[in-house]
Amino acid sequence: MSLFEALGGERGIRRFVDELGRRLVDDAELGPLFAGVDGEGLQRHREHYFSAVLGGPELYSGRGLREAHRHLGIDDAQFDRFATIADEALAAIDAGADVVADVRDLLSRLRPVVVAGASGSISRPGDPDRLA
Ligand code: HEM
Repeated sequence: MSLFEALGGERGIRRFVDELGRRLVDDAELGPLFAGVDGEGLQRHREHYFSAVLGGPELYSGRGLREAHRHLGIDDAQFDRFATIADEALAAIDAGADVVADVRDLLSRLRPVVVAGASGSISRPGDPDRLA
């Protein structure tokens, strides 16, 4: 079973992304980063992104993750906060322990792509940061 299916398919991804997006916007530390961002467009891109990288049918047509985050200057502490909030969003949709572990693993592989100035790359063809 793909991670997409384990998360509950399209509906599960939508619930996860809804919970994630709401928590991020409400967060005292990270919320300000989303001021002025088209929230609906971002949520759609997040849905398509997670569907595409987790084995679902959607195609992702947004920017590559490195390009999408470069101007934000995200640091490691902000990335850690994002990962904690993602855990909370998964708990809110009652995701199983296996799914939580796999999503954590995916996010940790994306850290060098999202954190500004981080060295390291996972840009082998087919890796999640190449989806564009
Ligand atoms: C591995 C973790 C992450 C994933 C999978 C992810 C996913 C995405 C995706 C798919 C987009 C849309 C790109 C587009 O529309 O072209 C996006 C944009 C964005 N992300 Fe992330 N993101 C991650 C980490 C973070 C972190 C840690 C932060 C802040 C602390 C963040 C803040 C933002 C913001 C503010 C935008 C909108 C940028 C803009 O439109 O100007 N993201 N992210």
